[in-house]
Amino acid sequence: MKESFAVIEPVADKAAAYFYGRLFAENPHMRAMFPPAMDTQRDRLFGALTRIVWSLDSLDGLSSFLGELGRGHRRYGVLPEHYTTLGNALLATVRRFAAEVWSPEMEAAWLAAYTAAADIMITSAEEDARTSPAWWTAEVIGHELRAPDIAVITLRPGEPLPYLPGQHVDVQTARWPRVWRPFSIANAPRRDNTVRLHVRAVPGGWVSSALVGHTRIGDTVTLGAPGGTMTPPERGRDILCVAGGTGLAPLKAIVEHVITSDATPPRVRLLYGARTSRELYDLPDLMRMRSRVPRLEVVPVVSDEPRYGGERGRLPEVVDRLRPWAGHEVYVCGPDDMVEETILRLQRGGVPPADIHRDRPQEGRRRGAHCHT
Ligand SMILES: NC(=O)C1=CN([C@@H]2O[C@H](COP(=O)(O)OP(=O)(O)OC[C@H]3O[C@@H](n4cnc5c(N)ncnc54)[C@H](O)[C@@H]3O)[C@@H](O)[C@H]2O)C=CC1
Repeated sequence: MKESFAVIEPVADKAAAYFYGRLFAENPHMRAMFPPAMDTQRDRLFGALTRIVWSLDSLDGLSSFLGELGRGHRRYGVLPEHYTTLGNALLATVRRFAAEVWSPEMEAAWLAAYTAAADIMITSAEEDARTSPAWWTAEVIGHELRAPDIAVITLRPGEPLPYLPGQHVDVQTARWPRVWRPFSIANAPRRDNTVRLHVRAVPGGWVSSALVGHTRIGDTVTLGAPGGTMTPPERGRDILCVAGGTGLAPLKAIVEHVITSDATPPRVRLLYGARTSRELYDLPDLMRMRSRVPRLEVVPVVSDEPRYGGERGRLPEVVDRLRPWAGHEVYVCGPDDMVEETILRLQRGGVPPADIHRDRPQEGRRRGAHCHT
């Protein structure tokens, strides 16, 4: 499988276009299950396939990924029979694009792997359906524009939405049916069941622009099941959170959880970075939290404003400057490049990879494609 996939990867865009073209030509009714614009969808398909093919040797991680993928597909109305249809189109695609190396053994390997993967997805969706809705409708009960393109939005789901601090949910707006994007929940679970999202309207971002610019109190959005493994630590060690821009959202939920749970009283340091001080959209709220909790330290960091009076610089460099971090449980969230560089520097500074946590809301997507758009 890896050999044939290596041949397909360089022409991934063409292969994905062929796959969907064939799928919809043979099954026109399935087109309505997908979003109007297919570019993101293509990325997600190939991202997921890449992950599956290259982790065939480590089945444990793979089956939890597939389980989440299967549960996540419930909200699209995917039924077991759709897996057969999709499998046929997928096999036709790999056969065609890996024609130069194709063999009967490869055919058998792809078929067996696809069937096993589909089984895991179908079973996990069926198990999930026993206890959980396929999606949640939620009312917008708060919408604060904190900067021209950043909104903090409060939602009240119609039914309880169980999640762990640090997890994200897929969101669909009425403006763009069938277009779902992941957003991190920015608060620890509350008794009143409300959740907050921090959203920056990304240019060309369908859902983020709809949420920031075209959503009002009283509107309804649809949420998928929460997911993600960047959740609070069980060990009571000191914590470092490094948040870039709206990457603050999941870290705020984790911080809220940690400072309110009596079991673990570690020291928490939150480095909160933005390009300009005006974009530190949640600083007043964080400062209020900090004034109530002495073991919480909040360090605002600004990168693109030379006259800023506080900590200045790029987040990865500031993290380096404030070393040492070994012995801390570290959480990093923000733009991809910032996250990568911060992790690299932390590791060079002696923090073991197992102590560094990041979120991967769109594991299915290829690098460079926007999350939270
Ligand atoms: N669960 C998750 O994984 C979440 C991820 N995000 C991601 O966080 C990002 C937030 O974006 P914005 O608010 O627009 O952030 P931004 O572009 O305003 O930057 C925020 C901070 O990151 C730093 N930064 C940006 N690019 C950098 C780079 N290449 N190297 C080093 N530092 C860099 C900036 O200096 C600033 O301190 C988005 O990409 C979003 O997808 C946001 C929320 C949750």
